[in-house]
Amino acid sequence: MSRITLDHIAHSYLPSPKTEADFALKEVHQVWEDGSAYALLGPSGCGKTTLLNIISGLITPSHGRVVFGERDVTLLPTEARNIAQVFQFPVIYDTMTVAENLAFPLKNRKVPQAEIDRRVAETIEMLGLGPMARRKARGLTADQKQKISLGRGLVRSDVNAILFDEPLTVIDPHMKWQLRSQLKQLHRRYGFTMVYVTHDQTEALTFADKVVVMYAGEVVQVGTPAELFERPKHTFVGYFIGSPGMNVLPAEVAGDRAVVGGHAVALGQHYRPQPGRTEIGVRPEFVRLDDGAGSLPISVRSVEDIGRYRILRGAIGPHELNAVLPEGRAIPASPRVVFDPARVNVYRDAHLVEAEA
Ligand SMILES: Nc1ncnc2c1ncn2[C@@H]1O[C@H](COP(=O)(O)OP(=O)(O)OP(=O)(O)O)[C@@H](O)[C@H]1O
Repeated sequence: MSRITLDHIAHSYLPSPKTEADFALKEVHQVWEDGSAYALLGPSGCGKTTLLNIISGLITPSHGRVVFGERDVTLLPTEARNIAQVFQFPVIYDTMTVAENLAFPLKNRKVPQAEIDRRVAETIEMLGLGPMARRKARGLTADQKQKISLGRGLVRSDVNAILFDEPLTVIDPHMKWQLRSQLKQLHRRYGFTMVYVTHDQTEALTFADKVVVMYAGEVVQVGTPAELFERPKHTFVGYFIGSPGMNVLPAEVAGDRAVVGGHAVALGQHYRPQPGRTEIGVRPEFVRLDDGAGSLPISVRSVEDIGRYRILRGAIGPHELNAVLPEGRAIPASPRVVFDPARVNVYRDAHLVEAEA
């Protein structure tokens, strides 16, 4: 397996791009560690597939270099990059048995038969394909076929990286959960370098060591699930990750106070007065009902009971504000809320502002 360096990569589908807006992928400079699992997460059209295709060799980037380990592969075609790929839909041979399908990529590479038998048996075991190993792929369900595709990706131990492009799309929801955890276990056991494209945050957060969040052609944050939750570097990350996402409220910020719609909000740290568009971000988990000093009035639109907790969806003035509340306590007729000061982040022009030391 290899480290992947994306050395000042950018890509435009236009022959002579002129402005930033002409780039489907704005400049990315990243070093992805050997043996780590990365998820590329973002909404449709944000550039995930473009970046994956640059790594696989389907696209030559307009700028920059792709390096596997120490080797510059920017101009190499996919076949010469020694990668395994798993796509949205199964890519298997219907006339072969499950075991033959798994053996195929190894036979192609002239791997000795004993090694093929060992790897195939191991892959069959890890994906729970034992009962159907000798069956032809033709009669299998879409789920089972996609499992074989995953197996074909995982069977080779000599690849630089395994790339997954939304591989669980065709899998039914129950099986999705199972396969996700299986992939995670396999990663722990074998230490593959994995890059996994998805627009589903649950998939990204359960699968990856590091989640690469993309928005409008930009990588806006690379972080562990905990980092993305606690310190979103961009308001989009706060909004996109979490359910409901982070509350974002326009505010004037100075010192350890923010003013939101005429109400003072305590901040956990000290900030210089911020020019530009300033907002505070607070996750619904850190908003609580409290009518004490420094509380803000909230108008309630709905309350959803999720079992162990409730989601209050409301607004402060014209701005949406959601809160995750413990079960039990009644919601007063004119509720007020406070934010946990240590959990309030400050944003300028959508980017996280660091507090003064
Ligand atoms: N072959 C192409 N020619 C021109 N523009 C393209 C091409 N492929 C993608 N784009 C544009 O580049 C941008 C990024 O697309 P990309 O497919 O990388 O996004 P994505 O995040 O993978 O989206 P999705 O989840 O829908 O696949 C989009 O605006 C898209 O319209």
